[in-house]
Amino acid sequence: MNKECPVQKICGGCTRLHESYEEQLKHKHEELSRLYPKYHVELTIGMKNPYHYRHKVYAAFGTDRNGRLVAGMYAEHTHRIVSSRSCLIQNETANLILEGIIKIAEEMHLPAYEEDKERGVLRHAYIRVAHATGKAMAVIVIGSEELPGAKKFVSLLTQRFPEIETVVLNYNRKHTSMVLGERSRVLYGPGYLSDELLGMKFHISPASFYQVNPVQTEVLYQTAIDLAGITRNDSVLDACCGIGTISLIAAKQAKEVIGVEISPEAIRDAKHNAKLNHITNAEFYCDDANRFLDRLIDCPDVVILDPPRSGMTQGFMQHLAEMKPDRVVYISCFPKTQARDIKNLTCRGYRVKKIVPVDLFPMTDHVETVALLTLSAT
Ligand SMILES: C[S@@+](CC[C@H](N)C(=O)[O-])C[C@H]1O[C@@H](n2cnc3c(N)ncnc32)[C@H](O)[C@@H]1O
Repeated sequence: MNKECPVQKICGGCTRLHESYEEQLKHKHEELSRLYPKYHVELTIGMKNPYHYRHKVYAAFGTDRNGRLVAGMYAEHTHRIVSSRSCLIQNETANLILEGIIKIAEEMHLPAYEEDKERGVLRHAYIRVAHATGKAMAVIVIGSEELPGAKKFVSLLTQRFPEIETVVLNYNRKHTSMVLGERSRVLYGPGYLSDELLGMKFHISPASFYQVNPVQTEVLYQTAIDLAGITRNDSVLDACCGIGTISLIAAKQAKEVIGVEISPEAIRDAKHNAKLNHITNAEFYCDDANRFLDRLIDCPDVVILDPPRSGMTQGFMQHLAEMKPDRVVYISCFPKTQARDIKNLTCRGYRVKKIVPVDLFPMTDHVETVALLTLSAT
């Protein structure tokens, strides 16, 4: 029997909460099998405990009918804010910190920012909790020029939540659905969160991508690395490498690794993370991965792709097939674009060797899928 969520129907996030976890895993497997009728899809790798797995939590600030400050997620297709206090999939420490932020804001009479009227202060809060240490990063996004009483705010927050490693203030005055603005100021701590995955250390800046479910991220990465079959003779290209997580784990068993990523913050983290883990055979470039193949002199043996939901451009997939790397490992959170891109490779001589779904998003429709394609018949 699944746990019950009081706001499930309003928030619209946990679309599969009505099913047992076994049914959810089966459903995801069936959906992928339908998408790939010609190939065998492995069973979905699920979690032991599929609750409170989201280590990254966003909340928007608003004002309720009684004029009280509220923070939470937007109700589906609206701008109405639903409290996420009892969310079943968010990390519980993140939920508590969020509640603490609302309480402090109330005590300090800090109002929510009203985008249409361009007045008020608090716009969003974003909390990330490290899997390895339980430490947290709190990012307060404001629409005003400054956070009034910033020192007191931070002092109360860090006194009440000693697990907070860093507090960052982010300025976002734009009319936008993006949470983070371009400018940030560190109010407390180093300005990044430290975490560990598969025995390696990572620093994560507020604007850098980092998977939301760290338990299953380790499973996802290990699956991808195992499928890639990387040896000391292999050169690896990690396209859309984020803060260098997969690149650096791969570098431990490869000859050399090149990571490419479009976000300057993430690339800065990746270079820093290489030093942190004493990895000397990985290089990182800030560029559009779709253009980056032109810059490569030699064809890598292994290419790992982990693009956003939009997938890669068809020009990139064609260029990749022409370069002929021995193995391509394609990780994706959006099966449709992954299937489109994989078809582009199979039309050009690649064979699908394995498709493994890994459930990073229990209770929802979403799933990560790792596919291995090779040129060789065996
Ligand atoms: C799904 S995330 C994967 C990141 C990383 N592999 C990981 O596991 O943490 C996709 C990444 O692609 C980056 N990205 C988006 N478009 C890109 C592009 N055109 N070229 C390079 N990187 C891109 C994003 O900034 C993000 O870091």
